[in-house]
Amino acid sequence: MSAAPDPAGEPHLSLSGVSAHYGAVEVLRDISLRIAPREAVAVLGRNGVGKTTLVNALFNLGPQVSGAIRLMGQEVTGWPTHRIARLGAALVPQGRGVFPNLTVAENLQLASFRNRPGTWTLECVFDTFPGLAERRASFSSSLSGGERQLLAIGRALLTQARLLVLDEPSEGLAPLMAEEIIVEQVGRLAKEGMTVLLVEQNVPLALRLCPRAVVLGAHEIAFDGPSGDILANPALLRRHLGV
Ligand SMILES: Nc1ncnc2c1ncn2[C@@H]1O[C@H](COP(=O)(O)OP(=O)(O)OP(=O)(O)O)[C@@H](O)[C@H]1O
Repeated sequence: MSAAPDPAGEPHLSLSGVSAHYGAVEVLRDISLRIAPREAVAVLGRNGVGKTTLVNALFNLGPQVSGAIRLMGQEVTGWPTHRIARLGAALVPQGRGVFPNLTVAENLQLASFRNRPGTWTLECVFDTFPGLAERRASFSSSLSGGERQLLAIGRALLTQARLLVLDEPSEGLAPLMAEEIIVEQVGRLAKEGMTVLLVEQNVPLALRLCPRAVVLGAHEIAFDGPSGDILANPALLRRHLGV
């Protein structure tokens, strides 16, 4: 399933001078960032530096935000989350957020609110993740961590996302499973045209998927550039990634 074409030159996501805080606690200050269609960008940084806050700011899920956030060419700052989703951004949240007492198929059906010809359907998701098809009648509570992660990704696809935002998808997964899901499965979606923003603690894994990385330091972007440049920068790795 390929992504729809975009107007030339328009980033899928752009942040201009975005600051985010929780009451008196300032987390992000004056962040600017542009993500082009079909880019895969990793967001890295130490624990507590504000990676999830950045994601939550994009989706208007909690922090107070100033500055401008544009999605698919439209300014969305302050929009309710469901309107942001309808523009084509989907969040695979930390912890996956699937409903344990619903089956795999039911979890997916809840998300498939805009099926049209040429868009993601339940059967497309099952074709893409055959392991999920085999478990379609199982309760989500009985799935492995990897299956639950694929279900969360499948649910995001069914919202007809063109920008997929994943918050720490490797958390709680065995290394081989994390590799399979993030590098292989999300990598396949990226090759087919999905724009990906990947928040990760696992630096090597994130850099295998994403050619570009953004490193958050205290409040600000400490680095934004080719992933290969991070591995060649021991001071950056030590200071901001604890590697
Ligand atoms: N709802 C909230 N209210 C107040 N402070 C918060 C809230 N959520 C997060 N914070 C604070 O904001 C800062 C950034 O947290 P955030 O979860 O964005 O970091 P993170 O980089 O995603 O961390 P991790 O890698 O551990 O998930 C932390 O100091 C955290 O305590």
